[in-house]
Amino acid sequence: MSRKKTLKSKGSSSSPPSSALPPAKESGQAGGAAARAKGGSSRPSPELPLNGAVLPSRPSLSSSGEFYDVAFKVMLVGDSGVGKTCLLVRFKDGAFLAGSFISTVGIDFRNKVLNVDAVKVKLQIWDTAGQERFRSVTHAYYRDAHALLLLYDVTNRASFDNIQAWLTEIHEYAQQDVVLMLLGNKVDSTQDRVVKREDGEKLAKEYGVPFMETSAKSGLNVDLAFTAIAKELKHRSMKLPNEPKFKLHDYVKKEVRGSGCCRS
Ligand SMILES: Nc1nc2c(ncn2[C@@H]2O[C@H](COP(=O)(O)OP(=O)(O)OP(=O)(O)O)[C@@H](O)[C@H]2O)c(=O)[nH]1
Ligand SMILES: [Mg+2]
Repeated sequence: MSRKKTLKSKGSSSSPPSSALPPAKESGQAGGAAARAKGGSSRPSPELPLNGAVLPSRPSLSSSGEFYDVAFKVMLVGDSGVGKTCLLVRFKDGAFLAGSFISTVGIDFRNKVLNVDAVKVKLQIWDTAGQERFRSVTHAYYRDAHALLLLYDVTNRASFDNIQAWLTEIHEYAQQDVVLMLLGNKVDSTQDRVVKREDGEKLAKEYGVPFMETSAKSGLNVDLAFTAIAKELKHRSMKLPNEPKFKLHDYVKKEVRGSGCCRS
């Protein structure tokens, strides 16, 4: 019998006053010195409410000049080095950050507007620092997140073993209804793989969260991960009367591609 574990959080609705926060930029950093991106300090955008999506009566203009109908915050979490920043850069810019590893300091964000069933969905994606010393910075951002992408590195067993600790932290700090997805990254590194796909699938099933393997290097399933999240959030916030219920698990199962077929 499967022992499905559910994640319940304290569901805090309190938050630092948004009005005290500076306007959101296209990308930025908070909680420490910039490691990768320049752009000064930034906190969560004041245009995003504490709970739930922004649903402007008419399309809003994002800081990049793109119109959007609805906006959500997505956070990338997981151990240092699992590829959170690379995943975000791949999604946002379609590029891979090769070369030496520059660990994120504090927290950083990028915006991207996606077209989901004719609705423009803006994702404000927060890239957290995996290093332990920045954990308190990350904690402060959980409660505003509508979705979390939790990553491990398939070439690093410890990063997989730490997933349970991350889930405990999510349970503690994130909203109860946060959309959560588990990602096993770096599947392009077939020679160095130490975590089998089945292990990831089993863990995800145990906790009742959708799962896929990704590669920031090849691009495998990167767009899919963010699109699936955007679809789920959009459907939750804009449920139309005759629209069939969107099922994130089913969508991911149907759309996910294995590392053998090299989608880029
Ligand atoms: N082969 C391979 N390497 C990757 C992939 N994603 C990231 N890397 C490499 O892994 C290292 C760490 O990547 P980052 O994206 O900086 O890791 P991070 O999770 O942001 O780390 P922190 O900022 O410290 O939390 C870098 O050297 C990347 O080039 C991937 O999909 N495949
Ligand atoms: Mg990083």
